[in-house]
Amino acid sequence: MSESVLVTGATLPSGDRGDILIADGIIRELGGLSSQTADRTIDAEGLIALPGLVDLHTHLREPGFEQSETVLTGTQAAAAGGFTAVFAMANTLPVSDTAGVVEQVYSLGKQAGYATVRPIGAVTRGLEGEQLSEIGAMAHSRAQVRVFSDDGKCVHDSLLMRRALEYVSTFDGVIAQHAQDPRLTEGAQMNEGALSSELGLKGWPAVAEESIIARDVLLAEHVGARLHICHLSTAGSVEVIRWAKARGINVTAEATPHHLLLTEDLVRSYDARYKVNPPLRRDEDVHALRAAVADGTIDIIATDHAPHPSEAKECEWDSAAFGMVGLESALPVVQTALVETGLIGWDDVARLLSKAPATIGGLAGAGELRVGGVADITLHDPAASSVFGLGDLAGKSLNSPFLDMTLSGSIRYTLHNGYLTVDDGAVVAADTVAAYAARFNEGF
Ligand SMILES: NC(=O)N[C@@H](CC(=O)O)C(=O)O
Ligand SMILES: [Zn+2]
Ligand SMILES: [Zn+2]
Repeated sequence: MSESVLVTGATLPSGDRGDILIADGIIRELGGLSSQTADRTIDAEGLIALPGLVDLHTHLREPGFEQSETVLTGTQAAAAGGFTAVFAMANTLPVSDTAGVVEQVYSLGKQAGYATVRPIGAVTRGLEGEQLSEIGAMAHSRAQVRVFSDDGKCVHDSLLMRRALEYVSTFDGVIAQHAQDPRLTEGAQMNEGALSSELGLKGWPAVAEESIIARDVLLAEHVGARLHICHLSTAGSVEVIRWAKARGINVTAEATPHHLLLTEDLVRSYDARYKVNPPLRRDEDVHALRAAVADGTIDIIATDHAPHPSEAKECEWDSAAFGMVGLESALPVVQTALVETGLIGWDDVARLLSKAPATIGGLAGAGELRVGGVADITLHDPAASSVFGLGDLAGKSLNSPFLDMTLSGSIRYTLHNGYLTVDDGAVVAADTVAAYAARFNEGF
């Protein structure tokens, strides 16, 4: 089992080139030419070294929906995509609304060893939107929950939302809102507009998202709390966030890779791989989201990796589940949609997909490459270009909207706590990774 790794000739996000020496899970040297030898040397000529990616919005599905994904398979998908930390959404069964459930998810993540798993706690009991969950108990549990969300559902009751914001502000927690007015979207199947009329599918209007965001930024201002908005999907939502930030409101926002690349036109195929919540929108929305990522109005890119088994997707549009897998394709999509269009650089990628989500989620020390820091590193080949295929999916579910699309860039190596979880493009075997993780957890 190699304990030291020397990465040679990598390009850092700043554009500088240099070596990275890792020993016992820690970055010992960074930049320049190392004179050291190591148990394993990785030639990173032409590869970009990014701080390990951090996903603030992942559905790992365990406990309860293990036919879709487990903590093990979901973190294997994460590693394949260059992620070294994921925040696991609370819409499990039982719901992650108690210290017991979040500690279970946290422990499963530690055992698997592919990525740091930080559970997100439900805002309301059973995601039912009626009573607050055991927020304090989850925050003070071993799982150290800082992010709370009813994702999949909107916290619609204004008073409950206010109370939740007040509660988490006592320990610098954050509420991540899935902004969807339930009354305005009953039975909704796709973006509301000319195309939904043409296709005869019930529409999900932009205002159902924008009105909740507008209310919640005002609530966050009123109580002085921190608010995060999940998966922004419309040009109007961008305007509301821009207004809120200009006013000094403590709000952060995320966009998903799929909302940054795909439009509602794909729904014409009636292929339920394109069915997602919030729905794919118009070209104008995609452009507004891209501009908002480029100018900092949108703080992070998060995958909303939402695995579903084939029987939930290979059926009629109306009865299919909402959601797409996204961990494995996130970085190539970001490169394709934002880097190659000249909107952002690799230093921005490091911020949007690592440093900023780590900061929002309270993941201390993560999201940067620095001497003395934990060796969570992604080595990415930006020159690769390939057709995204089933072989690129490392999780349990295959519901990717990017299959058969040509995407730029490919993740070659992922290091978590200084050991390899992806080696030359292949996910390292579960028993090998678990053994590394056990040694790391004991402090080597
Ligand atoms: N995004 C989705 O379409 N689905 C998510 C829930 C969610 O993120 O709202 C899921 O859990 O399947
Ligand atoms: Zn959601
Ligand atoms: Zn989600």
